Amino acid sequence: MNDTPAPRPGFWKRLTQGLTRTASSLSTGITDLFTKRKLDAATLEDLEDVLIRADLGVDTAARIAQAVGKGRYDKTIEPEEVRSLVAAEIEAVLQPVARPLVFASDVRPFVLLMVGVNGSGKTTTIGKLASTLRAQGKKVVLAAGDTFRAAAIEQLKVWADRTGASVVAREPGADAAGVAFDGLQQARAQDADVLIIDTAGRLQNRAELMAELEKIVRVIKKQEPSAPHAVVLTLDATVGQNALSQVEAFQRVAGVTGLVMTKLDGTARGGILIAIAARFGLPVHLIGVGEGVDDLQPFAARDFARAIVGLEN
Ligand SMILES: Nc1nc2c(ncn2[C@@H]2O[C@H](COP(=O)(O)OP(=O)(O)OP(=O)(O)O)[C@@H](O)[C@H]2O)c(=O)[nH]1
Repeated sequence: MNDTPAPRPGFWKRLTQGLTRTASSLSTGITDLFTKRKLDAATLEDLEDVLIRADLGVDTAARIAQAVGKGRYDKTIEPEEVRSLVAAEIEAVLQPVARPLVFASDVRPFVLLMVGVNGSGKTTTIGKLASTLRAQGKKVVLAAGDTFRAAAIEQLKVWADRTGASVVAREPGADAAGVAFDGLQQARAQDADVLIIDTAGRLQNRAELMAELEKIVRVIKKQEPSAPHAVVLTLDATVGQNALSQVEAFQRVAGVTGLVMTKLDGTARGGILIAIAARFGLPVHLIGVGEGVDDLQPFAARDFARAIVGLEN
């Protein structure tokens, strides 16, 4: 069952608007390089630099430049054609990871653990998923496991009200693993389809906070060894290369099964998504290109690859 369908019509416009900064840097870079110049080792090296500046990562940038050069040395090539070639290479990297989040219907409740540093878009993602699931008639329980901030608990309650999900919360400062435990009990008692557990934003280098996350996973597993059935990490694209170490750290502690990348509109280095796809091969479920919940949409490899180099759909 596919719970995150294709991006809504109209998302192309939001996507291209959101990716404007990265796209104009890539597009201008490519146009400047290939206007009235032959393709040779020097131009390809410069192309590699343009791609690295957009945060695609050194290896991916080198691979793409090499692919563009193949069989085209000493020929003049239109910038538009280079953009198409680059888009095709990017699409090839992204295609295998563009995977919707699937809530398997043969597990009840399906337990989704949401992790990520503060402000990376966890709450927005939970709201989006809860409303999508509710629109499909699913019974959803939200567990307010970010017990560090009273505001986070309140925000989750607002989403529960808005979507008709139920919410399990304790007072601020309570044990987060306890909330996860209550959440699973409640979800079982209500025969809910899906339990979504929010967690506190934590920096990947804070050992005690990461230990707490480990405890949450342990407590869930004790009750239901197959859970959590999905662990989704939200990443803020504006942190650039730091996103790579976030993936590594959360992967180690909580076994990340998929990613959501937000704030691609706030950076000229949106290529970080491509670097992460190439490095980890983890499914990318949703991307965010603006503040609103409608700006968070299923990730489509081809659209992203074309939009990021400034090509038409
Ligand atoms: N520009 C932009 N803003 C976004 C995007 N996604 C989320 N935001 C904003 O980023 C802020 C943080 O998002 P939240 O969903 O509250 O993030 P969180 O990880 O739950 O954060 P905490 O509650 O602080 O832990 C909010 O103001 C969102 O509106 C995006 O794709 N683009």
